[in-house]
Amino acid sequence: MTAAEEESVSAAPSDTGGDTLELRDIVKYYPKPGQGRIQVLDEVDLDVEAGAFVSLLGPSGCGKTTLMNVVSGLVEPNEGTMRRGGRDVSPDDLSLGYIFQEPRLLDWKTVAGNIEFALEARGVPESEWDDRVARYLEMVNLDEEGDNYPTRLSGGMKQRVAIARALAIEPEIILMDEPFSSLDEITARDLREELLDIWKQEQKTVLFVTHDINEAVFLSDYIYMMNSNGKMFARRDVSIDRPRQYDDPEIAQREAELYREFHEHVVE
Ligand SMILES: Nc1ncnc2c1ncn2[C@@H]1O[C@H](COP(=O)(O)OP(=O)(O)OP(=O)(O)O)[C@@H](O)[C@H]1O
Repeated sequence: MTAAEEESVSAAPSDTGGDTLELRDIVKYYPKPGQGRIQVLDEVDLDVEAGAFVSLLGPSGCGKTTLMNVVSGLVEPNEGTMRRGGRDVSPDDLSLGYIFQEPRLLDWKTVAGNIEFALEARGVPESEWDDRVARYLEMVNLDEEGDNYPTRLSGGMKQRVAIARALAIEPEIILMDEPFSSLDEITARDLREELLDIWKQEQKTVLFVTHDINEAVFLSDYIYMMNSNGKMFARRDVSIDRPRQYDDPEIAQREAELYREFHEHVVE
């Protein structure tokens, strides 16, 4: 995806914020050489409640990214609807920020410059840039790094910049596609905790893609489970008090329960 395409995934919010975003009967086919087409999403329903932390969990290649891209508008579904507050909505009606597995920073711009680039693309007045850059870099504990270049940062720091950049445009919904999967587990745990602090403080809605059951249980209010045929076979509440601890036996128990369900539906 080009920078221009990335920028295009966010747009001015409509007046439907505060309601659940409802995807219904989403179907997506991709062309496959020699085989006509393959179905990646099979009549998928998804409810993203305002203010919730929602995860899409499933094995590699099951269609999680495709579904997230339907929300962002990067993928057009063959069938299905997206509704909010009783009305049809398109991705252009949503206020979205996107965080990817790779930070996708511009190496020739400073950390602050990367954030300003996103602000400019969203039409945020230049008079607000300094405040936004300072506020969101501080939020991800990088307030000293604004003048540094991404090439001088660790992987975890780069991902923090990507988070700050997404937050700085002040989106209502943050789409996160396996944002911690390329990091070491120690850094990933730190960032998950920071993300939850920010999510709570800023009252954002998060739609989070992962294939890591432990990560989904640790982070989520509820989890959608997809199988490798592109079907959403369950929605499960996590129902564990926050703040959560990695060594809480309830987390391990919930993880084991979800794993068993996957085994029944995926590993047949
Ligand atoms: N543009 C495309 N054209 C053709 N096939 C595609 C395209 N994008 C994805 N696919 C295929 O669709 C299927 C679902 O891909 P998708 O990236 O949505 O899955 P995923 O669950 O996010 O996988 P992962 O966890 O590995 O990122 C895969 O078989 C993939 O190869």
